[in-house]
Amino acid sequence: MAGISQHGKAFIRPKQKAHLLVIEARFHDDLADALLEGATSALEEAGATYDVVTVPGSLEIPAVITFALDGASQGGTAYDGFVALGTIIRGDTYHFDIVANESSRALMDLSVQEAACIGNGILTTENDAQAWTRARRSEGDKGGFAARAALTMIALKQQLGAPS
Ligand SMILES: Nc1c(NC[C@H](O)[C@H](O)[C@H](O)CO)[nH]c(=O)[nH]c1=O
Ligand SMILES: CC(=O)[C@@H](O)COP(=O)(O)O
Repeated sequence: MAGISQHGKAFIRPKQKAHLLVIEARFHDDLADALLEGATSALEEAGATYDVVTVPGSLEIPAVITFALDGASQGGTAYDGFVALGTIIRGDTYHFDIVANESSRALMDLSVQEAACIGNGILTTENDAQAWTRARRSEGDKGGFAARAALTMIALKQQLGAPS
């Protein structure tokens, strides 16, 4: 596989300590472990704190972000950002396209319409091998990438003066 760049120069960190919600889909359990390890390591390295919520599949991830945003408006925990983790591996039917496209669409809707700072670490692959290459912290580390992307969005939101 072509090397996966970590795009280090694109990442910045929030000035204040950030608190994030990691939402992990466990449809593929071992891959979920790898993605979570990458994401939590990146958050810890950045000095951020986090909670983790587990859902069955990637289609459930966006609704959890909505629950959290609604919860915050009712006095619950106000998360600075969100990290979405999951793996969608193509099967024999159209289901792959539904799960891949709709989870991504809903995350983009939340990013743009709700100004939610989201790192999308949902893999969409043709097979297990592609997924592992991307999930392993020692290789693609897409969980870590998504966490660093979420932190970058939190920093940019603060920098541009958007209400938190
Ligand atoms: N096939 C995959 C799924 N499918 C499950 C859905 O995400 C969802 O949980 C179900 O339709 C119930 O609402 N999810 C993944 O994350 N990865 C897959 O490969
Ligand atoms: C996401 C998928 O495509 C997969 O888990 C479902 O497989 P299939 O399309 O063979 O039912």
